[in-house]
Amino acid sequence: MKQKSVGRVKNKKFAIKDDLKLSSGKTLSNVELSYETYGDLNSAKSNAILVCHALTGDAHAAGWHLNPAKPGWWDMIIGPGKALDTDKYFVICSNVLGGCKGSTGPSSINPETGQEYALDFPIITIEDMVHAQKKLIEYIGIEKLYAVIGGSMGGMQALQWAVSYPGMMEKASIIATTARSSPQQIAFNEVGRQSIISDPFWNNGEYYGKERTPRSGLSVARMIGHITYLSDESMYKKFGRDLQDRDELSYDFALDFQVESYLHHQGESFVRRFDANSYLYITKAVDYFDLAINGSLSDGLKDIKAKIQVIAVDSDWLYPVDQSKDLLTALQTNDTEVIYNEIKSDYGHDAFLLENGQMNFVLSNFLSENTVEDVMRTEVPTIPIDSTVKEAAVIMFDDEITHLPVVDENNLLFGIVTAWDLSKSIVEDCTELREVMTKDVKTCKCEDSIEHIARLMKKFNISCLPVVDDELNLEGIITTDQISHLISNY
Ligand SMILES: CC(=O)SCCNC(=O)CCNC(=O)[C@H](O)C(C)(C)COP(=O)(O)OP(=O)(O)OC[C@H]1O[C@@H](n2cnc3c(N)ncnc32)[C@H](O)[C@@H]1OP(=O)(O)O
Ligand SMILES: N[C@@H](CCO)C(=O)O
Repeated sequence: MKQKSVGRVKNKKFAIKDDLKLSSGKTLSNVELSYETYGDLNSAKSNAILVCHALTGDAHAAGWHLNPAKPGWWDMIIGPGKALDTDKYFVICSNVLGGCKGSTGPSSINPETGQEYALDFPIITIEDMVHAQKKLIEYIGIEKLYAVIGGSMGGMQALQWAVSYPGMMEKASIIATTARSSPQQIAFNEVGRQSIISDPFWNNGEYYGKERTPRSGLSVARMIGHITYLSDESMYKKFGRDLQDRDELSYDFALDFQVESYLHHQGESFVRRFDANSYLYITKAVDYFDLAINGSLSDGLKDIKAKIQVIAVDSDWLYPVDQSKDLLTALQTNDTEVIYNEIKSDYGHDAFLLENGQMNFVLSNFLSENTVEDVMRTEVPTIPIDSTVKEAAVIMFDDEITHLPVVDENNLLFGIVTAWDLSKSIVEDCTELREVMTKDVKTCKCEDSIEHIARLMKKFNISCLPVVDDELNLEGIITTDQISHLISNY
């Protein structure tokens, strides 16, 4: 299906009626969440997917507001024909509690003082963010989400959802994240926070409405953060050691290298879209995230009922693959239904925002559970068992195929002849098909998942599987080409 944008979208507001009880024991009143939705909720209210955003994301995940050239941050994933197919699913994304893109955060007005909260805003946790989102989901009238999905800090929220509200979702996809912030992750966040706090214009958080704000501190915090979202490889590819707007080294402290200029640009554009206090509060929430706090990780995840997908990025050194594998192991220990996918990418952590084909493929398989039946070829040339090698070669040549199922008179699969078998027949001077064909054929069923058969093909290094029923009746074939086609549709 051709992929389209969800088009122009509107931001909405939801006000939580009751006070929100926080993990710290404090409460927050008059909480508002900014959110967007894409697609339609079905009458059974069973097709809703909640997307949770990463550290500096917002509710605007797909489509566009004023400028079609500036789509939402996960436009590659959400829309008709994409993994989060809006012809099928009703997708919701809200800005987190503590954020600065329409949801209540430190830059919001404190109803008690009529001034911005600044540091009067209470410390919040990932659990608090999820608690607020649950109120939104209830307000929309959804009892059970089809899925909760998120990358990075969004993955923490999705995992927290699965732990805190196990009966409220069928599936959860946990991308490029961890179940427990590591010392290194906390360390990077603390350097970012100190950069803000030591900016004289931060002024103990009281900078709203002032002429000078902690631009420099926030910009440096983003520069540090941004380095961790890339990989050494991607930096080499983007910039190498190339100089920026000069032919020679400056021999002073001006910007020499392209990578420096790039980081400055990232810092400056971030300052235009983000609030420094929100950065402090949200990074703190990330640092506090620890689902193993009461013992082992498997203990922390024991209540999960949803089917889980864990996605890691091989070049992600901020949330390395090992942390996703720890999560996987803990879930497997609990006998939770879980699948693991690894994105192969040079991009580093931000690959979940960039790897269009792979991300769509693994998400769409998990969500739609694409089966062999969805992609197999059913009009398959076959050859009877008593044929000659030459007859097989003619069919394969005419039909431009490299695999030809061999069947008996009742269409029961007997074997398969491949281009390799034809070569063998010449070397071994065989003329009868039964002498060269492969008899021990690996097969699959219509209902097998694409995931499963892709693994099977890799394991046995084969590029084609006949599809059979329980009686070995041939129903079609599936090839690696068809699977590649499925991926390249994204
Ligand atoms: C849920 C969420 O996560 S939402 C938040 C996600 N969004 C962000 O994190 C925004 C900032 N992050 C990024 O830009 C991320 O790297 C991505 C993943 C979103 C985009 O990655 P890419 O498409 O690879 O873009 P890239 O990292 O190359 O940056 C391109 C920008 O750098 C600028 N740039 C590139 N080279 C240079 C240079 N030598 N000097 C100065 N600027 C440069 C480009 O002009 C472009 O600027 P623009 O974004 O203002 O148009
Ligand atoms: N680059 C993304 C991912 C960070 O985890 C963001 O800024 O939110």
